[in-house]
Amino acid sequence: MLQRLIYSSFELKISRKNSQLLFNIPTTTKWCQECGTRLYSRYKAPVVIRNNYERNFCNKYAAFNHKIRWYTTQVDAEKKSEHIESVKEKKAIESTKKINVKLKTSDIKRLFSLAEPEKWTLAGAIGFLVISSSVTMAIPFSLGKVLDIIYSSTSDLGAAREKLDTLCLMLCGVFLIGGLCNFGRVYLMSISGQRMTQSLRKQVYGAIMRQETAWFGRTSTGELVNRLSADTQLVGRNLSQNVSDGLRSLFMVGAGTGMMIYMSPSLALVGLCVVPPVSMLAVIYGRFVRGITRQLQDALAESSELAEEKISNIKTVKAFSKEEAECRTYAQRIENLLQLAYKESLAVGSFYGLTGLAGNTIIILVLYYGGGMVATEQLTVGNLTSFLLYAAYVGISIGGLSSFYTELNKGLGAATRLWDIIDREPAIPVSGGFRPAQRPKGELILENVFFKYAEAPLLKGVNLHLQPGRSIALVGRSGCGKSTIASLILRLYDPDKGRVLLDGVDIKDLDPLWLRSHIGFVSQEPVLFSGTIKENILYGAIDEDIDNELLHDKNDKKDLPWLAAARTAHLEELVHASSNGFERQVGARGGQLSGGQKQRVAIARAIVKNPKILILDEATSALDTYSEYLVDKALKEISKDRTVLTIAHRLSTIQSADEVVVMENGVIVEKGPYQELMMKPGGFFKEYISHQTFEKKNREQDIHS
Ligand SMILES: Nc1ncnc2c1ncn2[C@@H]1O[C@H](COP(=O)(O)OP(=O)(O)OP(=O)(O)O)[C@@H](O)[C@H]1O
Repeated sequence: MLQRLIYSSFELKISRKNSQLLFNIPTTTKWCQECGTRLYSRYKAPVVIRNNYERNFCNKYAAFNHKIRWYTTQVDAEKKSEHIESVKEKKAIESTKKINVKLKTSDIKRLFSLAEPEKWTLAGAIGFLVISSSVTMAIPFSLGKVLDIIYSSTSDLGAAREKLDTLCLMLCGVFLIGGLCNFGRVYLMSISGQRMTQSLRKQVYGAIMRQETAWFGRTSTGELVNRLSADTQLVGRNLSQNVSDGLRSLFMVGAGTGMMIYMSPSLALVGLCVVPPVSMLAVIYGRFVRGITRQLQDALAESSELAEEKISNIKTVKAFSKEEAECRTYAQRIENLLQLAYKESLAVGSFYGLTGLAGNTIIILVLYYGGGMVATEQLTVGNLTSFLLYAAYVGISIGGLSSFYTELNKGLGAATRLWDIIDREPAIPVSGGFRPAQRPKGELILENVFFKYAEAPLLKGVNLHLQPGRSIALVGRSGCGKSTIASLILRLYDPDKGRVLLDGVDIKDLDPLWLRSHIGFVSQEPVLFSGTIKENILYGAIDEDIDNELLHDKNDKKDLPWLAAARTAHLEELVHASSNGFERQVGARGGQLSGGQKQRVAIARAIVKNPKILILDEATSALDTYSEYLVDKALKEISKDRTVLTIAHRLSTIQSADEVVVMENGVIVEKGPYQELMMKPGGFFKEYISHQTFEKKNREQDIHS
């Protein structure tokens, strides 16, 4: 029991740290044994338990005991040891994630290579920087000269006045030039920084879009959005503003030290003795900041993910009155962020406190020794004043250099996170491969296909033959892998073993762009994008059709494929109900349309490119009986010369297919025409249908009573 407790609490610890808890549970849907709460839906993988389930527990019962009891009854010893292995593996991954705090020359080179396209703008900015910094460095020297003129002017006041006027006039001119150059430096650096950020964003977004579907299952959306917005900005700012400030500080440290040595080498030695310890401190601090920046960015990503998921599904949150609970969960995440920010603030405070102290020490040392030198006439008052100002400039600029180093570390931390994405080669390419010249005939064969999402195998040798012009209804229990077969045909995933062939060619050899341009797909829960109905339909069109649409005469719209698709999907009623017609906005994720309306737009989107293969994942489930009848009729019509795979639960859909294929335990167990399968005594399909009919009757009785 003790072992079990430790094991379970170990689990809880992990789940608090990360947004997901990896756990291998073999069946698809689990229910809480105490209260009957659904733990996770079939779309949330059996291996992944998301935070909301934990929260369900937490809110309803004492989470700890409840959860421990649940796990201990569910998970047998074998699964436990398997899981401990996966925990170890996870820890190993975590440790590899640990930040390498040493600056690598290759990383720095790569970071600066991002500035290559902006080299001329940056060169201009650096030119301005040199001029404006030279002007700044002339101030202490001029001030010393002014003071010396004043002190030596007791004999000839008129001549001194004249010298002073000329010097001040010259200085005014020089300062004006300095001010203009400073403006030029900041302006040029800022615009090139913005341009670098945008170009980096394009690169990262492109790299994200290229990745295969499975990768998105492992990477959180919040993290990706964070990389795209915050990390790119950090890198862009680093290469512009930070570099500019760093160079300015470097220039001023160099020039200031030179001037100090020029004025008095022995005093310079005294003043600069604090530089080595401050530099060491800056290096240690920079490394620390680099580490904490990565942790901060990760924590920020976690909280953004939570917020994004909940805000975009606000209806569900409100329907369950979880506003307060959500605020609490978010506050918890933010609290983690705050703890890290406290650490960072402590480090920043200590560092700046110490460097400030070092700066003041320089001033006191210079005053002490310099005062003595003035008294013994080794140094003039003007020279001591100039020296003090140079010392102050050098002190401030060393501070500037160390913050440049810190920012460089932050920038490198952010850049490495971006390179992780940019350099990743997707397991399934976006395009490339064999592109047959003609349209496919549409013969699809799944040959001994094995597939798993995580450890538990899902498909265990599926053999399926889809012929052109015929429709197949794929049936089976919920979660048996029907939609997964659709994903494999679309090549969203590759099988672990076996092949998927289109007209005898392995789809791995085909160009995925070509393959998908011949497959129309309507998913079970279709997602529309914000925009108009027309834009959503055209989303499914190939580029050529979109060009035609743009060039087409407005008065002769009848032949346009998207209009034909809209008619087939019976969108007239929806379009006529709004004065905007096809220009009606659907809202974010199609939120302003009903479930059935969304499904019809999705059907139009799937058929607009006239695909040779149609995959309908219970495409008519959200329609009312009349619309379903109409859409079914239309789908039958458009199915004529196509290969159609319908993933079906409803009797009406199953009955209208040419052949029914039954899946059970990861394999195809039965196939044949509907009537034939219904006649088969003790058959899987017969049992499946009788179960459905029984359920339907029960429901009807419930309604009547
Ligand atoms: N992206 C994913 N990552 C991990 N597991 C997944 C993923 N998608 C689906 N699964 C799991 O794979 C199994 C099969 O899912 P699939 O959606 O193919 O089932 P289905 O037969 O279509 O179910 P239904 O009839 O309810 O739509 C389920 O247990 C599901 O939880």
